[in-house]
Amino acid sequence: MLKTIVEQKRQEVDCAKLVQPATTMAIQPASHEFAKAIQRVNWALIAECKLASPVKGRLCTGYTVPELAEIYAANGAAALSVHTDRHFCGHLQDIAKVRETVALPILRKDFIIDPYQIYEARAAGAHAILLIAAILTDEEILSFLAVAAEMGMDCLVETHSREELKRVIKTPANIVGINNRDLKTFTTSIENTFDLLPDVEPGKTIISESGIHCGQDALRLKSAGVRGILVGEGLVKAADIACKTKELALQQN
Ligand SMILES: O=P(O)(O)OC[C@@H](O)[C@@H](O)c1c[nH]c2ccccc12
Repeated sequence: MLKTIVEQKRQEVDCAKLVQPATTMAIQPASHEFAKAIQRVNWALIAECKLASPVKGRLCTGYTVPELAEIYAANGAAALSVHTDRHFCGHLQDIAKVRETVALPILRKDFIIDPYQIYEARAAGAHAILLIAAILTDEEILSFLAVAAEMGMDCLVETHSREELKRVIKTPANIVGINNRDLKTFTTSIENTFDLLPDVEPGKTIISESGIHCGQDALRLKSAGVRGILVGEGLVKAADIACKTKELALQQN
């Protein structure tokens, strides 16, 4: 599935470049709002606006993306992740809609394979992007980090395996994600974070991603030295989203 999504993404990006070349975009640099929001606290919830997933279909029907963002912002999230890939029912325009609604920094959640998408993200108002080590070469990671940095943007560089973590640790990436979801099988286990954590070098900010559902998971991760979590499904499928946001965001102890 990952391979198919990436192939489709290449075609989408090629089309988008024809419609609006990067040189015609109005770009104002960010000032690392995303990294600051995460690094200034000892526990950060990055709350994800995720309406659907390619495996599970529709996850959330009662709310729009900006409505979710508003609930997250009012209940303690440090930053937001907004899906812009259509397999997740996301659109690039969702970023602008969220920006009009809330002041929290926004990560563009997509399959970034071309610098064009980083310009597009910034033009839409995103402060950060996700870079997935599994679909990028070391050279691409380095050059995409540099493109983002030029625009004052931050990168969450996602790893899933020990091998990917080793590759990413060697780069200047300072926010490193450990994805608990295997993007090949789509199964999740938060034990993946505990397994890989000893290989992380001091100075890197670690975010545990996916499959996190309750305050207990959050507390275990925080106690192990993780700085924050990226949560989608656990929030959007909760009976009371505001209450679940508080449960996952408030781990000050
Ligand atoms: O809904 P979850 O299990 O809380 O996961 C959120 C987020 O980590 C997940 O959407 C994600 C992380 N990395 C990705 C890469 C591609 C697609 C999706 C993702």
